[in-house]
Amino acid sequence: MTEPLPADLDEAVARLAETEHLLVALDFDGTLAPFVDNPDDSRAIPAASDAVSRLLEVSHTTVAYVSGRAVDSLQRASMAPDGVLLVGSHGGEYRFDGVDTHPPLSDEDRDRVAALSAVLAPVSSAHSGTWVEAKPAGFALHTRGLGDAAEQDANEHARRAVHEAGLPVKVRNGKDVLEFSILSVTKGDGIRHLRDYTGATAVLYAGDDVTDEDGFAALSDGDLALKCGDGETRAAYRVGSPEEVASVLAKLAEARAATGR
Ligand SMILES: O=P(O)(O)OC[C@H]1O[C@H](O[C@H]2O[C@H](CO)[C@@H](O)[C@H](O)[C@H]2O)[C@H](O)[C@@H](O)[C@@H]1O
Repeated sequence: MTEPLPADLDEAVARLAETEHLLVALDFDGTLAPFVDNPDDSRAIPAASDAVSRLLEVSHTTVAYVSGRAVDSLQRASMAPDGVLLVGSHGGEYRFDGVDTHPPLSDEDRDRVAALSAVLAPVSSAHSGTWVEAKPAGFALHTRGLGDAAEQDANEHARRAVHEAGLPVKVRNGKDVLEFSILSVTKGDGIRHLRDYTGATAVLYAGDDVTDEDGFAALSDGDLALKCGDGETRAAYRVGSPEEVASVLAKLAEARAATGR
């Protein structure tokens, strides 16, 4: 038996379970995995991994992880079982059924990534406690553990330095992270691509951060948008923690299996 859900969410999950081909698309950090200081140490909570395994056993059901992480980092941290489709770099990288599609970076793009690195490295050195995570098409300036004022200082410095360098990049705010990418794709692009690739007739997307709002915006009637945690959202449903996300996934797996698939 699974944990009871609020009545409206329970009904929405039951409706979703009836669709012909279901896509369950899930953000990783903050949604399946609690935040930790070192991104390499992130792991999905066991209840979430169990629920994903149960969903993968149901026919006409696809599970995907949609993350801001580089796809290699997402694969390592999530320990995604075979069959889970991966979208990394906020929609800039795909790993579907063992086939990688990396951002098609031109020589000019590579020069821009190198220039971005050269701008952000001294910014990070100037702000103790920050560090820079490299991704194929950009960088994340991490500020976890800094106080609000120090975080704001570091972020303002980074934004200013990138602006003054005249680099055309997309800037994204996340939880204790500020991201700079030469790609302008979003998680919404990732969800649209997943929908086309799988032929899904309905989608659940769950996420906790500002960048997940792009994913929610790519949903339509018959889909289910689930926000995890606090903050403004366009999602119709909200839960408080990865544990509660796992309960929704478990309920969905149970309801979907009960449809006879
Ligand atoms: O889209 P997501 O799967 O939510 O990824 C967003 C970013 O997640 C990682 O950073 C966040 O999680 C870290 C581990 O808990 C934490 O230390 C950090 O403060 C968070 O911002 C990842 O490192 C980033 O590359 C992702 O973009």
